[in-house]
Amino acid sequence: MRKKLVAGNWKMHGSLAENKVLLEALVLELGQASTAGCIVCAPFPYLAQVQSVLSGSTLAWGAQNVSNHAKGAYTGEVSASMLLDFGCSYVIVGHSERRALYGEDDASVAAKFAAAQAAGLIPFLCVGETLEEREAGVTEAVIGRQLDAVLAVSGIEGIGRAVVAYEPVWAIGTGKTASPQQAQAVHAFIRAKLAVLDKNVAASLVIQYGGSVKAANAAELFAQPDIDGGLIGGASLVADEFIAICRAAQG
Ligand SMILES: O=C(CO)COP(=O)(O)O
Repeated sequence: MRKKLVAGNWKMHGSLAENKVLLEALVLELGQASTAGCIVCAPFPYLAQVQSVLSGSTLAWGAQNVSNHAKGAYTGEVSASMLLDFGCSYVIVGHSERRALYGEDDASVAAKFAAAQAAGLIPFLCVGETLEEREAGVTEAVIGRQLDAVLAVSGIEGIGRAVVAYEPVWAIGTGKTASPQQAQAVHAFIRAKLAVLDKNVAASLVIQYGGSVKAANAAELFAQPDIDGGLIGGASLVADEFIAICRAAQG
């Protein structure tokens, strides 16, 4: 049985004061042994604060981006080993906002994925199609290409040590969630594609759904056979919403 994982992607939100209230609520409500599987991905400057509040709880944490380089003259970049210094277990790579707004292509996403794993982090590999791509009927081709870029560098073995997050770009921050059936169809496609390479990896891979997940729709999405939790944006900033979504993943 795959364990469901729910991760909050705070994006560029938060302040020391706001984070303290949110994190303390999460520890109080979710930080018990029985409620593992909840992760917070915070902006870099707040990782020390997240580490200090979440240490000793069952909540894990991570970052939203990482350099493809291990160290060196790369002004403004943050390496995977730096994230480990702040207790991160996870890092998001290939989020559609980074692909669309910061020019990250499939090759750079694959390089970041490999750098994260080389240091011991678990990547959340985000894949997903735009509305134009969906309407043009190329959803599977786009996601296949995004997966192939990572497979070419890290192999199916690398994918087996990661989490995949299917995030249709048209559903992110729009309030337009993919229907459970639409999401399930893509999740099943991802699992079937990877099963051709390794049945065991495909069967045990956690594939999250992301895009306007809320407390109100989480249970229905997570009930789909190939949806193993979620990557949550806006709703992860609201303690009651995120707590309810984490509970929905626990069944
Ligand atoms: O991009 C997302 C998570 O990475 C989803 O964002 P929203 O939940 O705000 O739609």
